[in-house]
Amino acid sequence: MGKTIVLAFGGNAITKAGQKGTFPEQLANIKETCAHLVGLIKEGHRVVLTHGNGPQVGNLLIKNELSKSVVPAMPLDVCVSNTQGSLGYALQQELTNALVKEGIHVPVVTVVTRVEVDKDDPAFQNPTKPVGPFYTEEEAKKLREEKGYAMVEDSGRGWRRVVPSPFPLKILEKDAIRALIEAGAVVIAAGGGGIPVSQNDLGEYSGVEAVIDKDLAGQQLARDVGADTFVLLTGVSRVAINFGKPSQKELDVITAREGRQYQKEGHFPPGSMGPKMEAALLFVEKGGQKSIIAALEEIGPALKGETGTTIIPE
Ligand SMILES: Nc1ncnc2c1ncn2[C@@H]1O[C@H](COP(=O)(O)OP(=O)(O)O)[C@@H](O)[C@H]1O
Ligand SMILES: NC(=O)OP(=O)(O)O
Repeated sequence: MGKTIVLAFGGNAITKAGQKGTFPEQLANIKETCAHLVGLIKEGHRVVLTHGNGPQVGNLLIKNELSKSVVPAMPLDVCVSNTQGSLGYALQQELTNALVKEGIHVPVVTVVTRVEVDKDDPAFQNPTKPVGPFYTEEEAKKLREEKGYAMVEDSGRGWRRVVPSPFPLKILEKDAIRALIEAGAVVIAAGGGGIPVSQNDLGEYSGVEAVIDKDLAGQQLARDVGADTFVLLTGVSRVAINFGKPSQKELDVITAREGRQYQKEGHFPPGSMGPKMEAALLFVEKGGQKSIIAALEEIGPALKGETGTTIIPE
């Protein structure tokens, strides 16, 4: 029997640098992503997917802003649910197409997933999740002044709007997700980090305006489904220390303790590698066997330990 593997990939893999984010562009990128996943499913692994939505949900916020005098703007939690739907649809379509070509007939299912957060999470006072397109410093300054947006520089790639990103406490649909995996489905869940919701004193849930980090939600998903391996797919082959400096050094296999030490030394910035490394560490610290951070197109070799950064327990 194959392993249960939870794979998380970023919204930046779905709308790539320099692209506008049209649906055909998203579909083409997703098709490319799915081509890398077919092999795993063919080998008999149970695959669970989660994905980011930073560029896509940020674009919905821009649409809101531009059209609010004509049609009502939707709250951010609803925008997250919209991206779960549209990206889940694209993934279902392209992964099914790719599997059928290989003669594999398994259901691919997207679960609209709510994730509980603490409405008093300090993250609401300190926005860190980059959303939408990249801007020049000058454009960012203008948006900050004119719209009051929080803007940050994102890993040397340009400036982006940031929104609050509370910590994911609980995946509310976890039992349904487990049942679908048991039934043999490839499940897409907690897209865009999940729809942030919180509970009131009566036990009722309601939406919260935020974007949860999909890697942090992904490690919870991986633990909830009893995954053997949690794979975080991104734009670099390996995690580095002194990233972007002449002294940059790529990491091959590290223990959780070494990862925590590098984290303490400030090698992993918020909004990019920071939450990724935190998620990878949490998975192995809380009982998981292995987290791997690797480039999307290198998933096969990364699972064999030939590339990527593998994080193991002590
Ligand atoms: N220490 C580091 N090691 C490797 N990459 C890093 C590091 N710090 C920042 N980065 C940047 O973080 C990016 C991954 O974050 P991001 O693009 O936000 O993730 P996602 O792929 O989930 O969209 C990498 O492509 C790289 O540009
Ligand atoms: N929600 C989320 O983490 O999106 P990205 O991976 O696109 O940043």
